[in-house]
Amino acid sequence: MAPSFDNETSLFNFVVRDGNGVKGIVDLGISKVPQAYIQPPAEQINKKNASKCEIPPIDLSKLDGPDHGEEVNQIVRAAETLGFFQVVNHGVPTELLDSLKQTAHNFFGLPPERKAVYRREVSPSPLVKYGTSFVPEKEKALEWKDYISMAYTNDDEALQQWPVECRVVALQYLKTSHEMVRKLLEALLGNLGAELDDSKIDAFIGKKMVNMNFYPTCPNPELTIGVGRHSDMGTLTILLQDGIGGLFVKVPQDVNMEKKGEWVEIPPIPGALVINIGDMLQIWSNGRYKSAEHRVRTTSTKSRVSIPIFTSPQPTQKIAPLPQVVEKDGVARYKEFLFSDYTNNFFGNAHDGKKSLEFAKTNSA
Ligand SMILES: O=C(O)CCC(=O)C(=O)O
Ligand SMILES: [Fe+2]
Repeated sequence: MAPSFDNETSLFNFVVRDGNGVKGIVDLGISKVPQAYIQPPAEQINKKNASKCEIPPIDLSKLDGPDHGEEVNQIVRAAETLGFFQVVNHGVPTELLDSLKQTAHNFFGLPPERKAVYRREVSPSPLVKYGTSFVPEKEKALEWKDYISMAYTNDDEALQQWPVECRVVALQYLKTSHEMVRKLLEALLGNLGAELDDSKIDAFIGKKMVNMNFYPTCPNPELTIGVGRHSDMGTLTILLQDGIGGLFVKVPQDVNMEKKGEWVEIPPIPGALVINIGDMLQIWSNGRYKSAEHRVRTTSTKSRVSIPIFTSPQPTQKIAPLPQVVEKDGVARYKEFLFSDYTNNFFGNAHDGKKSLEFAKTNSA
């Protein structure tokens, strides 16, 4: 029988406060999405208009060979245009990718009370947070997504404090992807005239977080969104998606590419990882690299999982466009700020496209 939530508050309490998540309402057997999840028409995703991004994945094993220069060019070109690309031969074993997806399904399949212990208000660890949507208190319509977030400080704390169901695979994912992240960053910063030695790496990716996202099947995918339009706020995001599809990126208006201003789907490629440029790389590069505006569609057939690693500077890091780029450009398009101030602004507002960058823009942007 379809449950009835007498008003929006009781739905909000059930999903958000009590930690049942979207999974909780789906498990009750609803046949229509509750009003709280119905997006305004402008945000609904029209599947019929979707075209796919046909750009082949970048083979990272070539970075170590004679084609190094061409590989770097491909990475730079992707960062300057779509802000999204896929990579293969990235160093993360295929079996680990499979275990990660399985682990995410297992975790979200746990009874609600086992997940709800990690709600922000009650979590036994400051590193771990389970939640739903993005900032539910601030959103006009909720996002059709539950997640668990695991911040990395060191191996010991991860192995003690991250949920026992996920800790080993999530930590392995973080470790086996580190070298790839370093190489991508080296390529991107090198192109801007900045060398990345070990002493500087913390300034760019001193903080890492592994998330597991769960998008349950949705009775009305055309009315809802999994994740609303946003760009990631950090440096680089590494994303493992499963075979369901539904990740869309907006082709920027101001780049030399086909389909300007259109949404294109990043198709699942078995064994590949998706990389996207975050706001900090857009700022350090004084706007040359594009943090990609993206969003996620829901589906009525199967639940979807995705597992991002968010890399970013430490909260205390001062951020500003790199001096060598500003010198060349003759103007700084972004001001100097503290990364923690950027984060507070990002998490203080509902997803709204690339509005997060307004925080850092100067009049020249
Ligand atoms: O699920 C996805 O494919 C993307 C998720 C995402 O954009 C995010 O977690 O920031
Ligand atoms: Fe994202």
